[in-house]
Amino acid sequence: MLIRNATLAEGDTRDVRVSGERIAAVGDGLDADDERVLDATGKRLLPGMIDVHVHFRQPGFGHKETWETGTKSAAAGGVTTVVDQPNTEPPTVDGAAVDEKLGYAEQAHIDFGINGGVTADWEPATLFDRPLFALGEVFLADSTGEMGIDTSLYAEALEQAREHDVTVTVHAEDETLFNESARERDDADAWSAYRRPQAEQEAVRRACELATERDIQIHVAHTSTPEGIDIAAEHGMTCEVTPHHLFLSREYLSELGTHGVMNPPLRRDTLRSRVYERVADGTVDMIATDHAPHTAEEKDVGVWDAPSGVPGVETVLPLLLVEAERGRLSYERVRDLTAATPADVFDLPDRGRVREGNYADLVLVDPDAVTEIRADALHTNCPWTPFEGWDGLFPEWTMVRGEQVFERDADEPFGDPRGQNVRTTEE
Ligand SMILES: NC(=O)N[C@@H](CC(=O)O)C(=O)O
Ligand SMILES: [Zn+2]
Ligand SMILES: [Zn+2]
Repeated sequence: MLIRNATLAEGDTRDVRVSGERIAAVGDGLDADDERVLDATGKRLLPGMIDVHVHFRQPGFGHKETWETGTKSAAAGGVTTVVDQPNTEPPTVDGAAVDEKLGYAEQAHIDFGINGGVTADWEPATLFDRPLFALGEVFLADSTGEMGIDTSLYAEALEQAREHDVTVTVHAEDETLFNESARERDDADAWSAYRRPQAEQEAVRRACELATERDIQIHVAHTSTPEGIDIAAEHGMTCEVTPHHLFLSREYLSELGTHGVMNPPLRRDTLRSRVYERVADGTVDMIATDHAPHTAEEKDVGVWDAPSGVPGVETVLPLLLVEAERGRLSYERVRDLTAATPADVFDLPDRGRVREGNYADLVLVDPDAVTEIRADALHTNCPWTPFEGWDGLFPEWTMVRGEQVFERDADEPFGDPRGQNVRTTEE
C-alpha cells in the first residue's frame, strides 16, 4: 500500500509505503508498484498512540469493560498499543494470573502489554517468568482494587525489578497525608480536598528517593501536580500526565459530580495550567490515559462510595489533535507525548515513529474533521465521558502492523482481533 502526499508530524509532505507489517519506505514521489494507492493530500499521518496506562477490567469486571470493547475503543481513538494494569480479579501478581489475562487478550484488536502487580502475596518467581511489559502500577496508596502496599514491600519490588531488568511504574500518593477534615463534606469536590496535592508530592519524592538509592529507574504514573512532575524530573525519573488532569480541574466538579472523581483527584485550575505548561515544554514525558471505566450506576452514588476513575482511551488523541490544530501544542510535541517517547522509555524500538523499518502502526487524520465528543458515539462499554461536548479530531482510520484495524466510514469499521503482546512480538 502506498499512502501519497501525507503531512507528517514535522510538517513535511511524504509518500509512505507499507509492506507487510512494516513501513517499507518514506520518500518523495515514490512510484506505485502493483499496490493499493491512497491519496492523503491535506491529511496528517501520525504514529498510533502508545497508551501505557489502561484498565481493561478482565478478568473480574467485564461488566465495566472487556478486552474487546476496550481495544475497539482504543483503535477508534487512534491508539495502536495499550498497557493493561494489574488491579483485576484475580490481581495480576503471579504467573497464573498473567496467563489468565493473556487468554482474555486474545480478543484484542490492537497490540498490548501486560503489567505485573505487587501485593503482600505476589509471586515474583512466576510473575517475572512471563513476558511482562513493566512492574506496576505499584500502588503506594489504595485506589480501585485496594492494592496499596507499604514502603518495605515497595523496596522489595524495586529490587526484584532491577534483578529482572524491568521498569517500575508507581501510583504515588501517601494516604497518611490525606486531609481527614474533608471527610465531613459530601460534595464531589471533597475528594480533591481529601487526597490533597501534598499527598502526591511527598509520595513522588519518597518513591524517587528509594529508587535513586537503589540505582533503579521508575516511571511515575498519572502525575497531577506541577511539583510532582518537577520532583520526578529532578530525580531523572519519567512521568506521565492523563488527559483529565491536563484539561479538567476542580472547577468542573459542580457539573461532573462523582463522574469527575478519580485518583489522584482533579486539582485547582491554577495547578492544572502549570501542568499544561510542563506538557507543552517537554518536562512531562508522555500522556497516558489511566482509562478506568465504571458503570453510570456505580458512579451515581455519594462521593465516599463512588469508585474512582474515568474513561479516556478513545478521546485522548482527538483532544490533543485539537490542541495541535489550534496551535496550543505542536504536532511534533503530540507525536512525542503519545508515541515516540513512550516507545523510547519502555523500549519499543520499532514503534512510535513514522520511519522506514518500523512497524506500520499509523493513524490518518483529516484536520478539518473536528466533531463534538459524544459518549453514545464512542466504542467503549463505558456509557459516559467527562469530555461530553468537547471538540475532538478523530482519526479516519487506524493501522496496526500494516493492517487497518479501524475504518470510520466502513460498513464494518473493525476487523477480526489481531492484537499481539508487544513483549513477545519480535522487535
Ligand atoms: N485512577 C483511578 O481512579 N482508578 C483506577 C486505579 C488507579 O489507576 O489508581 C481504576 O482502576 O479504577
Ligand atoms: Zn493509579
Ligand atoms: Zn491506573
